[in-house]
Amino acid sequence: MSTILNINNISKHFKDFSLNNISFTLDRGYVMGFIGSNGSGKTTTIKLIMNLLSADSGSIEVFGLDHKKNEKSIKDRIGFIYDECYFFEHLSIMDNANILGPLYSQWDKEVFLNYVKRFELNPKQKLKKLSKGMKTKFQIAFALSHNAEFLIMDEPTAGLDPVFRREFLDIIYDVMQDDHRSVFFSSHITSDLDRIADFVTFIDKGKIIFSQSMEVVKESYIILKGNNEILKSINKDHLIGLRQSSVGFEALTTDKNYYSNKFGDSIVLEKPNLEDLMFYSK
Ligand SMILES: Nc1ncnc2c1ncn2[C@@H]1O[C@H](COP(=O)(O)OP(=O)(O)OP(=O)(O)O)[C@@H](O)[C@H]1O
Repeated sequence: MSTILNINNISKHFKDFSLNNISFTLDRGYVMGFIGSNGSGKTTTIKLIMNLLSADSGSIEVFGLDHKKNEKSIKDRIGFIYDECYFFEHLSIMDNANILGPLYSQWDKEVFLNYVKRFELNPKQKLKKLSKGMKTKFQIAFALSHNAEFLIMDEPTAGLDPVFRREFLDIIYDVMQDDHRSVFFSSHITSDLDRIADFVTFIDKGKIIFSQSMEVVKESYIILKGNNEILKSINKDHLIGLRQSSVGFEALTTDKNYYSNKFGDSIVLEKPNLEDLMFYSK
């Protein structure tokens, strides 16, 4: 199995924010969701991968290659879907494709036209006239038409309606049927990741909280709920994000067995979803 993305001990310091020694990897053939609340460092990380920003320390490899030394050949194999569209806004879909497509070694205009048809885009329409959803579709069509092996997307579903979000997830699902491809995308809409991500990396305040397979994440954590009497006798060292009110407490833990053996039916154990994990881990 080959590693498609290897982020190794990357740090980047801004005046009021730092990414601190972040590391994670993604293997070929998988979808990784990158979650974190506003300002947690998702876009900064993606810009570092794309060499739009330079790290203060650490290294990044894409397709096993140093991302700076091999920038041109790496970008030839990446489809980058970004909020600030880097295409020509005043030109039509087709003009953009005709100008920018041939810059990629594996550009295939026929494939592009098929996607344009499938996504019900009008090739004559200017980009500035497209809705956000249509622009995202255009960017996906473009990326897939130069046979990108790796799609990197920054908040591709932000601001999109639920119908398009579902359609977008179907498109990603289709893309992944070809198992030489990988997808890395950031989102704070965790339900999207619940549907399609194989792996999830959670960043908070510039630090990676976890980077794990979805299965391991869901198996590892449990939400505990109980009354305040029980809380007095609980070892709180193993509780994450403890929240207490006059009626009781809630917290996350990775020590499911310890708590269920010790307190039995007097505590409630619930499986968390990604949103719960983000909430308690903050
Ligand atoms: N060029 C820069 N100079 C200074 N600070 C910056 C710069 N770029 C980003 N930041 C700061 O870094 C922090 C992380 O920003 P980033 O855009 O990476 O977060 P994010 O997780 O993508 O957030 P969101 O979900 O809101 O898009 C923010 O506090 C932001 O103000």
